[in-house]
Amino acid sequence: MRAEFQKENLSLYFIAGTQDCPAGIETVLRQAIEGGITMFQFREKGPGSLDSKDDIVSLAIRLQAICREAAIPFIINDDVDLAVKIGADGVHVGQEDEKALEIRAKLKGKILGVSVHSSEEAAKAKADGADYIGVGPVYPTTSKADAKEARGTEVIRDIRLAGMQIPLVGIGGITAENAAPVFASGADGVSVISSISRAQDPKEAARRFSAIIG
Ligand SMILES: Cc1ncc(COP(=O)(O)OP(=O)(O)O)c(N)n1
Ligand SMILES: Cc1ncsc1CCOP(=O)(O)O
Ligand SMILES: [Mg+2]
Repeated sequence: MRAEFQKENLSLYFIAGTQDCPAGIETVLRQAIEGGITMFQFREKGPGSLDSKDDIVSLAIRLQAICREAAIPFIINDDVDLAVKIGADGVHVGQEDEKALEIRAKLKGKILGVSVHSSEEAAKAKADGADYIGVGPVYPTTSKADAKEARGTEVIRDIRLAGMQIPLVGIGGITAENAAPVFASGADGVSVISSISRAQDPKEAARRFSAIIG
């Protein structure tokens, strides 16, 4: 599966869990797909998320089927065991999660995304075998309680100025209105939760990004 991953998959990378979708996550995901999202990450985390492991597994399987039908990669946040169990297309981990190098050894042929906050962390993620990196928060976010301070596009520019060409997605507070500078600074895509998951019309919300995506 990793061979099939291309940086174009990052163009409009939607992330959500139950807690982010007042209209219901399956409905929201289907509408976001109709609106043109290019990849999906299941991130069941924080206030309002499911407690039961069984419920999480069965929801993950249902969401995976929706993504499969639409031929977009289905990524699991944090939980490598869940990704292995259901045969997800990949995982996304941060600096405080299971180490990328160990996951790379376990998940041969799968997509591995790593969150970074500096060009040094980006270089390490690349050396550890990441397929792409997530950089942020670019703008303030209300979707992650323990998010670091927003740094605009500074870190994305630093990574590109350091000559790193790894596929890169910006994340944090991104909307169709403020996404252009994220692409202009060198990102291959934008990763969004609330601007799609909490929109009155998630399909239209996703569509509105298409004008900015190159
Ligand atoms: C695409 C993308 N980028 C960054 C993150 C954040 O990961 P992390 O820092 O591990 O925080 P949590 O999402 O686990 O709370 C992400 N999930 N996806
Ligand atoms: C998971 C994550 N990592 C950094 S910011 C963030 C949340 C992004 O959500 P939103 O698009 O609603 O700001
Ligand atoms: Mg994490």
